[in-house]
Amino acid sequence: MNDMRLLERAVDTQVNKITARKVQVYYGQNHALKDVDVDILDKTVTAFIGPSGCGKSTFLRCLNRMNDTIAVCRVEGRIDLEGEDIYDPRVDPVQLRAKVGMVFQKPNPFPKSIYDNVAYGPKIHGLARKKADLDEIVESSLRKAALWNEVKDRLDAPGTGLSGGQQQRLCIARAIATSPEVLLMDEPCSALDPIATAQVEELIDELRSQFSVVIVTHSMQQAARVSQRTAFFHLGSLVEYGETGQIFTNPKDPRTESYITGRIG
Ligand SMILES: Nc1ncnc2c1ncn2[C@@H]1O[C@H](COP(=O)(O)OP(=O)(O)OP(=O)(O)O)[C@@H](O)[C@H]1O
Repeated sequence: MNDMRLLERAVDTQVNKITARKVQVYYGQNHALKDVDVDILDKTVTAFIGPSGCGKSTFLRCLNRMNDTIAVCRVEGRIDLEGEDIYDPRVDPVQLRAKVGMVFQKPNPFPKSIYDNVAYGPKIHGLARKKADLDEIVESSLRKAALWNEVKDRLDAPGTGLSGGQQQRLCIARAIATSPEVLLMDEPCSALDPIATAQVEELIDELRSQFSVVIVTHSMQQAARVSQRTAFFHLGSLVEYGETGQIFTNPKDPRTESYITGRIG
């Protein structure tokens, strides 16, 4: 970790956005996540790190019930978003996912125009009463995703025709168009080149003034660059969670130290 620059980045708030308690996840007989307790702070970037298969993506998917779509998956425990149990049967997962948006590893724009990619969510959630409102949401989302200047003259062009980095920023614009409270990102830069990665990382830093951002990453350098909080997972358990600077410079658990120094992983 010698080449990593750990910047002093203050956490602006101590307000919890998401509280997870005793979360267990099973895929059939496989007990993939064990007893995870975590508080995700508002207006903060939280990174989930750990070796392959340790359960980072599984836990991320618990936070907006994406695991509901996996037939063999069972989630136990409690996860609250602003004090409300997101697994309450009265919660509509589609509404939940508008509040807790997600960006995936591989950019996955819809086979639609750039405009329609961003307008889709606000339309289905009834967030715009008239076309002018929708235009405004599309423009502001593309601006927040740092893509507006590159696409403003070709909003009718297909989203799939953009470069990989632009497509990922389009997916971020799509996710933020419903004004989510939390943005989940599952290795959002793994398919991107270093320039596009830097742009997305810069964007993540800007987005945290408005949202709580949770990012799964295999890159410890990336976790150190973008996050204020880091959670280290190992073999289905949350081993250590704290301020990113502390996790990388002064880990308390020997497993965290082994991982960040490259001895496990
Ligand atoms: N859809 C699924 N069906 C069955 N088992 C799954 C599924 N997704 C994940 N698992 C299992 O859950 C465990 C945790 O996997 P998960 O993908 O959450 O780990 P991860 O830390 O995100 O890994 P990676 O860094 O490789 O993406 C693994 O044992 C994996 O095989």
